[in-house]
Amino acid sequence: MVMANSSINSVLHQGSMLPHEFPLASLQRPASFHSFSSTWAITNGALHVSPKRWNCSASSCCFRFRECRCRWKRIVRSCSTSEFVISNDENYSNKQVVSLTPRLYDYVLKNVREPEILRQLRQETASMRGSQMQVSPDQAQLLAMLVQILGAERCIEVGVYTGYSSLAIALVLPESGHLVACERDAKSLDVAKKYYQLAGVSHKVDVKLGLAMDSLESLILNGEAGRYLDFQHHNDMI
Ligand SMILES: C[S@@+](CC[C@H](N)C(=O)[O-])C[C@H]1O[C@@H](n2cnc3c(N)ncnc32)[C@H](O)[C@@H]1O
Repeated sequence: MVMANSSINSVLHQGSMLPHEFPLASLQRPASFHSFSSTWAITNGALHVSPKRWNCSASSCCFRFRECRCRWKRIVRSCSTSEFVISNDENYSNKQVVSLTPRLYDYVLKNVREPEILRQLRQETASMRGSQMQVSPDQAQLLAMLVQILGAERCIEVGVYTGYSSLAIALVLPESGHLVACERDAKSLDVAKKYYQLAGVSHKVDVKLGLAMDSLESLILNGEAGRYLDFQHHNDMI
């Protein structure tokens, strides 16, 4: 994946629900880049579904995550016996596209390079309530790769849970990098903080306990407006 703008150095990862009315645009720096919605498309097993038919922007994916998961289950069921799906979308010139079958996804998961500390965090979280919310290893590594490709130095995560995706990001941020980690649940944030510490990245993470909207508003009040790029609301792809 190639990013359109190599000068981008801030990203915003919205891992969760944020009220629609929040002025995310105020934290964004206009730029052209690959939409984060593709992350959802890929990791939700919809590699073969055209963006149009997926018809679900990344932001609405977050807001309507349950709905997307149901749709994902339907997609997997409908394609699991077939290795290929013919896309009718003229954007793909009706080419055959490899579908993400359970077998293929097993292969992806077996081969993803997951740092040991992330594996430990995933194991610790597995028995916790809400563990299905955690991003998968391939999702986290894709996020980390995006951060590296963009050369991101400032990131925001809305919805940290126990910190799997934020830790993946913090691990690849430069020493001077900065991640604002917003989470309303103190208990899960405690786990995240423990792992930032264990991984030696605490100095890069600014943990914000509370409603993300308040945390983001305080960033704006502190003059951070326009310093972050929103993965989810720019759809310029190359
Ligand atoms: C999908 S999980 C995030 C998973 C996380 N990215 C990971 O990889 O483990 C969503 C999280 O967002 C938090 N959350 C939901 N609404 C929130 C809000 N308005 N402000 C702050 N946190 C919120 C929830 O408590 C939950 O932990």
